[in-house]
This record gives sequence, structure tokens and C-alpha cells, in this order.
Amino acid sequence: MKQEQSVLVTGGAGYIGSHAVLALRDAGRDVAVLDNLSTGFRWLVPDDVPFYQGDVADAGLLAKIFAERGMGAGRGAIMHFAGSIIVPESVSDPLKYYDNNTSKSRGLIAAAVGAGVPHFIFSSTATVYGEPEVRPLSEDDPVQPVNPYGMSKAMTERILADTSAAHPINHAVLRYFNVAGADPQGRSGQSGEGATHLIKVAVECATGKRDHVAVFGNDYPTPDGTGMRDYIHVSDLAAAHLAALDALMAEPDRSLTMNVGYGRGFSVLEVLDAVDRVVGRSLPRQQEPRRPGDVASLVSDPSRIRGTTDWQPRHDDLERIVADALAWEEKLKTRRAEPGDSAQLEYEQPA
Ligand SMILES: NC(=O)c1ccc[n+]([C@@H]2O[C@H](COP(=O)([O-])OP(=O)(O)OC[C@H]3O[C@@H](n4cnc5c(N)ncnc54)[C@H](O)[C@@H]3O)[C@@H](O)[C@H]2O)c1
Ligand SMILES: O=c1ccn([C@@H]2O[C@H](COP(=O)(O)OP(=O)(O)O[C@H]3O[C@H](CO)[C@H](O)[C@H](O)[C@H]3O)[C@@H](O)[C@H]2O)c(=O)[nH]1
Repeated sequence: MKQEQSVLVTGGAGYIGSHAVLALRDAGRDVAVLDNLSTGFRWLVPDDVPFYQGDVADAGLLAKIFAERGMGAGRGAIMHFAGSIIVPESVSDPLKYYDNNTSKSRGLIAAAVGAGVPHFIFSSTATVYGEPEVRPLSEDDPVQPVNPYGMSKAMTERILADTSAAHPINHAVLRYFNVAGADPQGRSGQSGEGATHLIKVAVECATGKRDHVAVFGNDYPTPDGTGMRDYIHVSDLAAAHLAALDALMAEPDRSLTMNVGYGRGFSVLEVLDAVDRVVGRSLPRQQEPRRPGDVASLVSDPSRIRGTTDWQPRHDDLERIVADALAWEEKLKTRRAEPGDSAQLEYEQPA
């Protein structure tokens, strides 16, 4: 039986989960990863972190992991990042989202309850707020998602609330705002193909992978007409998970739902201006119509997480976020250029 409390990170080979793994490992915590590599990369997980390749719905594998990691009977925690994350795909294939994000989360939560794992942290999203007013959003604002992705997350939030009310497991629902950037030490970053996120798209343009950046819409009710978002550095988001875990362990009878953002918004044009400053030249922009499904503004009121945990953001600086994203993109470009060692090749042929 292990002495330390083990943390199982599902989706730990993905963008955000891999940063949580680094944060846990840097803090000297006992951590293991469960990932089916559907969108993740084995090489994003450090070699000294135990890696289980498989699905979060595999009850037999979960039982084996809990036994090997000394989890259950009041010990250990799960950070559940595994999921499907593409909003337009959730509209065209809703059942995939209700399966991977809702049903499989229910199965994982049931396994945790069955074994007696006492703490659960869930990756939710600002998308659960739907089409909110243009003002900072608090956790008490209505949850009214407008697409299956957001609904699949909202349903899991509800499953967790009802489960913690009935069983000895507490949870933290973390509603992420716009996640960007990369590990400042260059150990991980956003690595998939077909990026749609603004900062990732812009740094791909900066490294020559794209010839321009589209600006979707200029007629939103915002100061310059473009969409406003609360961009948070992925390493600060990872740190929020450790702070949330400490809060759950300190008060086992209390569960938490918390926004994770910095509480300030930048428009698309402000982001692209910051990218231009970091890159040292003006990237080509192309004004295009609004992207279907986009809302005018998503900015957090982060007072709850600030008041409830000891989370200390360390990278609240848009240019810093862009610079770290750019450094990772340049690293990926070198990787892609090496025959037999491209990011995409490893994606298709996981080790
Ligand atoms: N990226 C964002 O901007 C953002 C914003 C809000 C919330 N989130 C949430 O954060 C979490 C992580 O997102 P990400 O951006 O790192 O995505 P990602 O695609 O990089 O990571 C998801 C990981 O989960 C794994 N996975 C998926 N389904 C699985 C399953 N059934 N069993 C085992 N492993 C599985 C994938 O292989 C991948 O490694 C997701 O739950 C997502 O909904 C992301
Ligand atoms: O090439 C691009 C990409 C994006 N945008 C604009 O930039 C802003 C941010 O768009 P992203 O695609 O980077 O991110 P979203 O706000 O659409 O969504 C992300 O953040 C949300 C939380 O705020 C959810 O978590 C969601 O799952 C996640 O993808 C939007 O106004 C969008 O219209 C552009 O103008 N051009």
C-alpha cells in the first residue's frame, strides 16, 4: 500500500491534463495517468509517471489502477480531464459527447464511489453559461448551455452534485475560461492538428503553418466589435487543480464549483496586437463573418476561487501566454521536421 495519496489524472496525455501532471510531479505528489490516446500524445507524459493506456469506462482497468496506486477506502483523488472538446462536432455528433463526456464520466464517478476514492475534480467549461450577458460571470449565473458539448458537461456537474450529496466523495467542478499558452519550461503544450483556438491559430501563423488569421465578426456589442474572452495560462489552470485538491482534502464534507479565469477580457484584436508585439511583425489578418455558435463575451468573476483556495496565478500576462504558446509551436515545428518523429506520426502510432 502506498503511503502518499495518489492522484489519478484521466486525459493526462492531453493538452491541459499533461500540464496538471507536470504541476503534480513538480509538487512532489504521487501521480499516474489514464488516457486512451484518442487525442492525446504519449510523449507529453514524463517517462517517470506511471501511464495506463485505456478508457475511463473500463471498470476492470480502473479496479487494477486503484489497487496498484493505493486508491480507495478513503484514499486518493481523481482529476478527470478525459473528454471530447470540439463544440461543432458535438452539434453534428451529440451522442458521442453524451457518451464520452457524460456516460463515461458517470461510470468513472461510480467506480470512484464503489472503491471509496474520496475526492474528484472535474474539467468543466464556461460554455455551460450559454449565451450570457456581456459582464463577468459568477458561478451563480444560470447554467443554460446552447450546444451538446456544454450540456454534456452540465449534466456531469449535476451527476457530481447529486452523488456527493449521497456518498462520501467531495468534488470540485472547475469551469475553465479560455485556456492558452504552454509550460514555460517547454515540457508540454497544445499539440493536436486542426487547431481552432485563437492564440494557437495565431502562433501557427507566426511559424508559417498558416498564411493569415481570421477575425470572426466585428459587430459584437463589445468595445471594438470583436469577441471578448478571459485567457488563462494553462500552467495557472493546472495550479488551480492542486489548490482545489488541497481545499477538498481540508474539508471533506464540502464540494466546490469554481470559475477558473483571471477576471479580465481581451478582444480578438487585442490578442492579435499582443501576438504582433511578441512576434515583432504584423501577422496578416482577414476579417470574416461571425463564426456560428460564438458568443460576444465570456469573462469570469474569479472571486470564489480566490476566496476559497490559496490559488496564486503566476502568469497573468497576455504577452507571456502568447510567448509560451509561440515557443511551444516552434518546438513542435522542429519535431515535425524530423523524419519519423513528427507530432502527427506519434499521434497515429502511439508508443
Ligand atoms: N481546451 C480548452 O480550451 C478547454 C476549455 C474548457 C474545458 N476543457 C476541458 O478540459 C479537458 C481537457 O481538454 P484538453 O484541451 O486538454 O483536450 P485534449 O483533447 O488535449 O485532452 C483530452 C485527453 O483525454 C483523452 N481521452 C478522451 N476520451 C477518453 C476516454 N474515454 N478515456 C481515456 N482517455 C480519453 C484524450 O486522448 C486526450 O489525451 C476536457 O474535459 C475539456 O472538455 C478544455
Ligand atoms: O481563428 C480564430 C479563432 C477564434 N477567433 C475568435 O476568438 C475568440 C476565442 O475563440 P476560441 O476558438 O479561441 O475559443 P472559444 O471562446 O470559442 O472556446 C473556448 O473557450 C470556451 C470557454 O470560454 C470553452 O471552454 C470552449 O470549449 C473553448 O474551445 C472568439 O471570439 C472567436 O470568434 C477568431 O476570431 N479567429
